[in-house]
Amino acid sequence: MIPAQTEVSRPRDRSQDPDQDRTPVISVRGLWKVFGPKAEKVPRSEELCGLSRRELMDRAGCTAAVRDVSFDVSPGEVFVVMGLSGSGKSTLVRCLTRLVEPTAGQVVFEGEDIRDAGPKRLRELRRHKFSMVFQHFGLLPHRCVVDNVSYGLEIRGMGRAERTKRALEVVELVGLSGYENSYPDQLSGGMQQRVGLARALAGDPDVLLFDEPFSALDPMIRRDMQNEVIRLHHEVGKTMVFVTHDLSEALKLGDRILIMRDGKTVQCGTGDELVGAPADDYVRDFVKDVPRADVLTLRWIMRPAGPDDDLDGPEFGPDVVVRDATRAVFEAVKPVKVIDNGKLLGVVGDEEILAVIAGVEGGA
Ligand SMILES: Nc1ncnc2c1ncn2[C@@H]1O[C@H](COP(=O)(O)OP(=O)(O)OP(=O)(O)O)[C@@H](O)[C@H]1O
Repeated sequence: MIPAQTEVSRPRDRSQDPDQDRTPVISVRGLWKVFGPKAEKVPRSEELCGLSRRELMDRAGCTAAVRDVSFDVSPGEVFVVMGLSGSGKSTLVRCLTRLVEPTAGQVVFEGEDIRDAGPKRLRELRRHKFSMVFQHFGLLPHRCVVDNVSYGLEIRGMGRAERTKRALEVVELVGLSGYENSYPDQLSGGMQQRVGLARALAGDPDVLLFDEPFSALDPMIRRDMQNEVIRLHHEVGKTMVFVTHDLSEALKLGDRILIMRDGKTVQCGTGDELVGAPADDYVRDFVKDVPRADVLTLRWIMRPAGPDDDLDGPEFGPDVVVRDATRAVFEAVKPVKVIDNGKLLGVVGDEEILAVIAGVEGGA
């Protein structure tokens, strides 16, 4: 069996990286997907747009799975789409590659609106630019691991020797060395999903799209696979869009998280923004059981320095997670200073830390 991976820290938020090219890889504007007759009428009609799910079904026989959603995904970012069952996550992510045809709006990929792409261009984009990992692994049962992984390269017309070499590289990358010649039914669920990951990585796409890839896996295996995604992200640095209904998975993997409800965006932000400043009761309810010290950063709990504060204590950046600063704060005799680019933003003492642990900090 594959050794359990050790816990890996969340990826750094590359969307905030000043050295990173900030041009979005994916830019979605006013995206709609309506299922049903005369679907294209719905986004154009103010009246129909305003109807609830039930009313829209009764009036027009339509379901608006995605309603006027806009967001950008930065290069190297892990962007998570989260929501309850039926909120429109799968439809949204499928619209990005037109596996589901959008009804209205723009999906701009590396500067090109993919809604304008003809069939040939769309095939090219899907083969070379995007890869998708699904919940049901979709492996070919009569092909061994290497041949499953190299299948997409074969479709592209790559010669056998070259594609096998590339497949062996990614098989090793996902920790499946030794299983190259095994068949899918000889592998556990977690290992099959590793094959799915390797297959997605084989073609060196610009963007990896994950649609609830680990939902069918046992919790332990699921955790290993989440760590695997984080490790791969550190190693290959791909832009990722990841769909899940599991908040802890979203917080663990996502640089930013878009929360959907009934096809609409409820909030889009970093994990600490969702936990520190939930947009409404729906988000507040989602995040209420999150261990706050694991998610909130010092910027959420610091207080302004007062005249009585001794300001020669230790320094931390504002994006340090509370849990990681707790010991230093408790050990310091003086308040910890929160400094950004040489500027004092505030201070954190024992009281602020204890308030987070007790869940009673300001802004909660
Ligand atoms: N092909 C379709 N025809 C009609 N309605 C559809 C179709 N696909 C999805 N829907 C509807 O669109 C809405 C959003 O579905 P979607 O599968 O995108 O949600 P989801 O958040 O991914 O849910 P889940 O986590 O259960 O997969 C649901 O009401 C669903 O019934």
